[in-house]
Amino acid sequence: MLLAIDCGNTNTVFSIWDGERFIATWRTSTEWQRTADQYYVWLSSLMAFQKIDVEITEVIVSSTVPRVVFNLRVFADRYFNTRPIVVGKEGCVLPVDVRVDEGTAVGPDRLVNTVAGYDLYGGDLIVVDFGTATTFDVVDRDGAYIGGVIAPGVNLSLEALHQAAAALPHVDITKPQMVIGTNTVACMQSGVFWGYIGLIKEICARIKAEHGREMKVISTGGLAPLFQQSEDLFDEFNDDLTSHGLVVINAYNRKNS
Ligand SMILES: Nc1ncnc2c1ncn2[C@@H]1O[C@H](COP(=O)(O)OP(=O)(O)OP(=O)(O)O)[C@@H](O)[C@H]1O
Ligand SMILES: CC(C)(CO)[C@@H](O)C(=O)NCCC(=O)O
Ligand SMILES: [K+]
Repeated sequence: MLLAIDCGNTNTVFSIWDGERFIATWRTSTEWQRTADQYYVWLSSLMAFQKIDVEITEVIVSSTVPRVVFNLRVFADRYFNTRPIVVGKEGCVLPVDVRVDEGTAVGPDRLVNTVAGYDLYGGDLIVVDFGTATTFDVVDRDGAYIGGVIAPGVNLSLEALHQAAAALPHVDITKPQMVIGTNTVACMQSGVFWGYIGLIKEICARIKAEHGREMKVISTGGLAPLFQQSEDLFDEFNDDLTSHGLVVINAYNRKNS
């Protein structure tokens, strides 16, 4: 069985793949201080709780936080007796090209999303991932990652308002009924929600014009459905996109090693 670990700046997702499907997915906050032993206590208790009695033989990691990788390597080695594949590190090859400026360290989550998108939907894609940041990854006809866009995340935008302005409270994102807010919370939600609708539309339209070919827009991340509810922005939504990409990259590397 494969354990796929997708470590973002806010959350880390652990998924177990049995060769055909994900049999479990768990989420924990990302903390670089967490040790290999702490990961194991957490994971093994969830596995026991859900009566998932399987042997993990392979581990793959994608991490946007470099510092957590060390402890995840120790975790894989100590508890599963396996050397993990780490996306973007030595020993991990990708089934797609990466065509960006020399010296650019593309976020591994974006490379994984590219691989997943190409595997599931073919080339000429825009993959929009609503995480800590909102990223747009552009996938060429042949599956190559050819660049994209990084925008501040939805929750980060709201949090920034709260942090910077004494009179602005902490607010959760939701779709406001009106654009004109008649209280502070509604004003903030309107700014971020409708601002984001505009951001997504404008960026996708400009990418398509620049790319010069028909493109599909694929979305992932917890907040994508909220925006899709309001307007038809995305052709597909796939909540497991990053985990799927990890499965594809793992299979590709095991086959080629
Ligand atoms: N309806 C909603 N309202 C507010 N927040 C939501 C809603 N649905 C999902 N979320 C938030 O979206 C997040 C899930 O997003 P996702 O897993 O894509 O990114 P993340 O884990 O926060 O970011 P990263 O991958 O960068 O660590 C969760 O943290 C959850 O709090
Ligand atoms: C943009 C984030 C933070 C999104 O998770 C991550 O992909 C990252 O740290 N990227 C590095 C820079 C880049 O992707 O070009
Ligand atoms: K993510």
